Amino acid sequence: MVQLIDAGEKYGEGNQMLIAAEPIAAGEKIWWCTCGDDDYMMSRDEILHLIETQPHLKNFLCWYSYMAEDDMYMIPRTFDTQKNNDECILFNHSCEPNCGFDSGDGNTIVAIRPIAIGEELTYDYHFLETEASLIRGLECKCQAPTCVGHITFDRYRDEEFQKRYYQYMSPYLQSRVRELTTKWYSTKCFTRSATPNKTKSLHALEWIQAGEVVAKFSGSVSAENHFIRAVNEDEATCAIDEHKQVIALCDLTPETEITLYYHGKLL
Ligand SMILES: C[S@@+](CC[C@H](N)C(=O)[O-])C[C@H]1O[C@@H](n2cnc3c(N)ncnc32)[C@H](O)[C@@H]1O
Repeated sequence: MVQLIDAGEKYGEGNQMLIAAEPIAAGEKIWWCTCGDDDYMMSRDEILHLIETQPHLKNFLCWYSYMAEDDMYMIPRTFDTQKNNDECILFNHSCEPNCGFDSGDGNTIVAIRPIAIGEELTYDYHFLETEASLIRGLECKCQAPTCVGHITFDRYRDEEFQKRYYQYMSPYLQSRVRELTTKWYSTKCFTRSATPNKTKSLHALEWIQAGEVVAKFSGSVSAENHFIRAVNEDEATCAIDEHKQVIALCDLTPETEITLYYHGKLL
């Protein structure tokens, strides 16, 4: 059903692409991924450390990892030999994708619409990744008329995108969409779970200016169900206002932890 071919110049260095070897009907299952069976899960910090110590692995780790949970990236178990073990990882991104993940089973790739023989098989990388993606900012070469340009990995926040594609997102991205109804984190933040006790914390992904809103909560949000750590008053980098908006108290450089001074319940 699927054939791996040379993409020529289309994607630059990553010159492989998958095409339909036969006509595929809308809804048809195309690929059963084995990723996750015994692949590695690594945090962003662990991957960045690996890249620092083994720079030749950079492209492989950035291209072929994907987000499975907050701050947890699935890495092919064969990463040290720079070989893929599952072709699901070779689907290229398109802003007008013809494939997505099966909503009942995040490990199956299905056709969103009928696909003609010879057509390239693509999914939208926004189905798999958030702003903390290791390829954030990639210049998109999909050539679709509606191409977004640079891939920012924040499209899961867009209501039109959700309506159209929620059912094709990975289970992780679906959980991030549902989470938006009670808590919102700025696109400039990421969750870190690689703390010594494995609790989650929120950090600046890029420069955040004093006065910027970095998070907003609604409903009953307490210290137990969000990732902003409580600290002493003089250590807090942010403050929360009467609208449950978390605001930067000073300019925050990348990696700075978003912290608050509060007592148990947020408001
Ligand atoms: C998971 S790999 C996809 C397969 C890749 N083409 C290859 O030859 O191994 C992801 C990488 O492919 C390239 N890629 C995929 N879709 C792209 C797109 N729409 N625009 C630019 N580069 C893309 C980028 O280098 C990206 O990091």
